[in-house]
Amino acid sequence: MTSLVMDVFSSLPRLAPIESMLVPAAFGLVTYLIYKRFEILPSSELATVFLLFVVPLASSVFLLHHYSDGLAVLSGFSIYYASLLSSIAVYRASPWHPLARYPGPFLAKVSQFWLARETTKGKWHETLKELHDKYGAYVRVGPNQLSFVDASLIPKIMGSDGMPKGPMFDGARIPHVPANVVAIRDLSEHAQLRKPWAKGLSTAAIKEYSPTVVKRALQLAEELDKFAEKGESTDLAMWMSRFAFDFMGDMVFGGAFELMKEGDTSGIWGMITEQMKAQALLQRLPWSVHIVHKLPFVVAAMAKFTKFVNDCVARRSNRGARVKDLFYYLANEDSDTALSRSEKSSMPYGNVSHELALLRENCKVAIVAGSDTTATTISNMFYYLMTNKEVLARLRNELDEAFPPGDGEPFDFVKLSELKILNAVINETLRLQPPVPTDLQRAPAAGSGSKRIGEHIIPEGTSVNISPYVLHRQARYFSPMPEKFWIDRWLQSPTSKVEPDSTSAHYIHDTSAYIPFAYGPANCAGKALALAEIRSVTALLLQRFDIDLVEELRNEYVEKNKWEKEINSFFVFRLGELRVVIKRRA
Ligand code: HEM
Repeated sequence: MTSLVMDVFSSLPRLAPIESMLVPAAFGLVTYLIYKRFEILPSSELATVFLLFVVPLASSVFLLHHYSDGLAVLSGFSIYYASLLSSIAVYRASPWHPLARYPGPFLAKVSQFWLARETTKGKWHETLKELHDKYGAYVRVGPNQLSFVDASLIPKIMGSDGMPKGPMFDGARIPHVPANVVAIRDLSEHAQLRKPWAKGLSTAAIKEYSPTVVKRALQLAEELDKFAEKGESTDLAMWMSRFAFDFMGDMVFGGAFELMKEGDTSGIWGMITEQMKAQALLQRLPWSVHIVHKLPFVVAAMAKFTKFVNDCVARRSNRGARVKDLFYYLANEDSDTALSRSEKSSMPYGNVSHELALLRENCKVAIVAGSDTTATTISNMFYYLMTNKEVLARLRNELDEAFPPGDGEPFDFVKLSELKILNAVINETLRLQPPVPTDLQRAPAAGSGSKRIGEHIIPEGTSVNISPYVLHRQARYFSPMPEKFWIDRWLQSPTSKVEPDSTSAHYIHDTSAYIPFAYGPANCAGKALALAEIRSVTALLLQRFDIDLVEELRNEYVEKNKWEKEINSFFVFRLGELRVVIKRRA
């Protein structure tokens, strides 16, 4: 210690051991009050270092009279942090917390880490459903986070007069990089960012992409035909992922990937899974992104994905527009604000213009949103068809009538969109397995103070999550058999009452609770494209093949629920293996 510090130290009163322990405890409490009052985030680096390092160090000095230097500092820090953390926990669990009236697990109320831990297990969709079964429609799932299962409130939460995206979307951002269309929280900025997406996924644009849907669907059928010829089983879910990824590469970048032809040699699918897992965790602890993004080993998966996307953008950018792909619209190549050629080639990674950084971020959205969700839906749908043979037969009849085998491919998009059974099968799949199952989060705008949602006052600093998965499985919205694959619920007239099987439950079909593509101004921009893709692939594969579960595994799938057990959610679903045998249709 320098003599100055020694002088200061010796001038301090010598407190009794117990009193010297109370000093860091008191500082811990004061720090909590400062945090609560001023909402200091880890991004305020100076304040964070001061409050979380300098203050506990300074408050340890009184312990130096009684313990060795090391032990005094260790005890000081321990007492300080115990006091700070328990003050936070006590307040959060207290009746004075603004969300005190909402029920939920005790640990969820006191710490955000509970939800983070649950998220890492990949079963949050199921856990959340259990919580709502236990506690009712309004559950506190985090210290400042609610989950609502109430269809009547969806327009007020997500509609045009609703709330902007919630803080979890800060966790999906890289600090100091512009937010993409999914992560942007300000409503007017979102409306701006949405414009090129609306153009790039408009009916006119989808028409431009349709030859690619056809080409890639035919290629998928050819690949699957090889298994029919050899009589070997294969993983249908893997093929759907490869198909969707190749199609997305064509649609976004005018041609980028050949996973169906060459296999996933560079581990793209694994990389996206790692990215989604890391992102799902960070979205639970959004305040931590500023710290985490400084730890190279933690962001390895994310850095890999970022580099992958940046490379795709650079390649497409240097090549220029061959066709009007989605990139064409996202990069504003249809207007004067497009990046100039010299700008494109001279920009090194890491030091790029706002426009290029934003373009890269939006391309990340396109890659994940444009492939993963459709692949998941088609795989889930085939699983339900293979385990509901009577539905499969009805769908087959409908398709055979509309597109008789031997009479050309089933690629009339308008006709496909009018097929009642096909649409009922897709709707029912998306009802039971919505690819974005749990986290449509919204929160009061900054500076608004609070937002009234029906009889609920949502204070600023708290948020509301809507879960399509949980909503879609409520008996009060979908009855009978809310948890069963029953396509007829989509084929009844809304007022009719039915008594299928032996159940006498009333028929309820409340589509205001059906939101697989979200709701309001930030709903899915790619809905029409996704549906066109799903319908064509399904129609083509059913026209050409008999696809069934491998017989030896049927029991595992049907009795032991293997398929659903292996579905994990990390913001979006990740699927297991769907092992099938494929035969050419007689
Ligand atoms: C079955 C397929 C799909 C489903 C179920 C689905 C579902 C969703 C959902 C629930 C959201 C809202 C997320 C939120 O509010 O946090 C969303 C957003 C979005 N989706 Fe999709 N999606 C699908 C396919 C696609 C496709 C093929 C694209 C094309 C690139 C796409 C592009 C987008 C975009 C750009 C957004 C962000 C919209 C915004 O924030 O304004 N989606 N999607």
